[in-house]
Amino acid sequence: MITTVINPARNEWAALCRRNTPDDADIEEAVGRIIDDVASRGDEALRDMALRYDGVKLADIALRADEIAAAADRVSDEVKQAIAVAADNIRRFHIAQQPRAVDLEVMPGVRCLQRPVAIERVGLYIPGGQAPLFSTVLMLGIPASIAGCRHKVLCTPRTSVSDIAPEIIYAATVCGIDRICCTGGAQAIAAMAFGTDSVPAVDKIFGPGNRYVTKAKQLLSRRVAIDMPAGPSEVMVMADHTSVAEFVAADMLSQAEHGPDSQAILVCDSESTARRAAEAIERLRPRLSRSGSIDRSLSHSRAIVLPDRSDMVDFANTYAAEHLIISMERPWEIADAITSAGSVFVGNYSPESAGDYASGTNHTLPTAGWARSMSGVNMDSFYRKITYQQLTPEGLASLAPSITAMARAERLDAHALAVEIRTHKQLLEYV
Ligand SMILES: NC(=O)c1ccc[n+]([C@@H]2O[C@H](COP(=O)([O-])OP(=O)(O)OC[C@H]3O[C@@H](n4cnc5c(N)ncnc54)[C@H](O)[C@@H]3O)[C@@H](O)[C@H]2O)c1
Ligand SMILES: N[C@H](CO)Cc1c[nH]c[nH+]1
Ligand SMILES: [Zn+2]
Repeated sequence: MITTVINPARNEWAALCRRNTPDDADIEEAVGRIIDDVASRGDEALRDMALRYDGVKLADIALRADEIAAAADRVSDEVKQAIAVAADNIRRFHIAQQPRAVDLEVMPGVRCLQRPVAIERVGLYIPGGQAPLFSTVLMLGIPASIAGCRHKVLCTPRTSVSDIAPEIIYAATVCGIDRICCTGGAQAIAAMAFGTDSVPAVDKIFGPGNRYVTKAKQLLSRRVAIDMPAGPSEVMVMADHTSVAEFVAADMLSQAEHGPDSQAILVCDSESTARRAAEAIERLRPRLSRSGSIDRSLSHSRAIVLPDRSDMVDFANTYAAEHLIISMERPWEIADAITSAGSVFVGNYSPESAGDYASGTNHTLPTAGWARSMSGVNMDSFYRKITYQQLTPEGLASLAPSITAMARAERLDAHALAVEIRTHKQLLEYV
């Protein structure tokens, strides 16, 4: 049974919103060593770590063209069809988000532009430890293709339990990904940051992963851009008397199965809603295969009872969940009041699984409270925005008094001179 906390005081909320984080300093130290090793020994370090952490002897790190081409035959027609439907929705929703250029004459003779320019080299990490998340290939590869990123590198681990899933390779070809490297964990992130003989260096690294992957992205963000910390999955379900206990339970179990450090939180208006959901979890749990992950994840999951709807909203905003499901009366009233969440699922028929796979929204989302300040992967993530300006002689003349006054007030007279030398003819003659 998950622990239930009834009407906690506001000063107890911070503790209840804490994620299940084992000693971060230990992980940081271990990942720091992995990064240093990859920086100095490149592919050799990747091979050693594949053996140490994944139990595999790697010969070639990059897949050959014939291995990539052969994968399609190993994917069932049913999965290919499913990928086509999901890819279509993801493509449509991301095309609709494409950033537009801005071109504005802010005052006569002063023209300002902003143009989105695709990042040239992107690295896409696809988790493969607990499960081969080929859906993540679509979530990263499709927007990268739409943006026009020139070089796309995909890294995913080969493990002793499974080779690279053919679905991962097939999904990569659907997205036009040109290089697939069999390396996972923190070492894969380091390889994409520094470059090795087999793994090209990239300008920005995207993708979710476990604590090692996420810590490596954070540590390496001093050297290479990253999307955001997208670590162990988490879901918060907000429920009241209109929710369906089995739906709530299935949604919580669906994230608990991602791994032992995933978290599923229920926020509800009454003890009876909490009890119905907890009983449904107990009824459904025996049907599921990943009982190890589920049991450990549920051991640090909880139900919070807050009878007041506005307290429920405040608690949800304090937790800032990666995924927030609203199974409540007038769900949009709640959704409109949410200010911190990665992705929101509105109403009883919007399970998180829809967004995980096929509704069209992106499932690479900020975890551990980062939704307070960061967005999930979206089209903007794949661009830089370059600004331009062009001033006519008249435009510069009319702006000159403002520029020179500000420059002088900052005691930077060369800045003022750069304007005056253009606008005062006698100044140029004097030089
Ligand atoms: N936030 C998101 O958007 C999002 C999306 C999908 C998945 N996820 C999360 O991604 C994670 C995937 O994790 P995973 O483990 O299945 O796959 P993974 O690919 O992230 O990590 C597997 C790798 O971790 C490394 N590793 C394992 N144990 C290690 C150790 N003791 N020391 C150093 N390295 C070690 C290994 O090299 C292995 O290849 C899950 O936690 C899931 O919840 C998050
Ligand atoms: N729930 C994950 C995001 O945290 C995404 C995913 C992929 N496959 C299934 N689920
Ligand atoms: Zn999921």
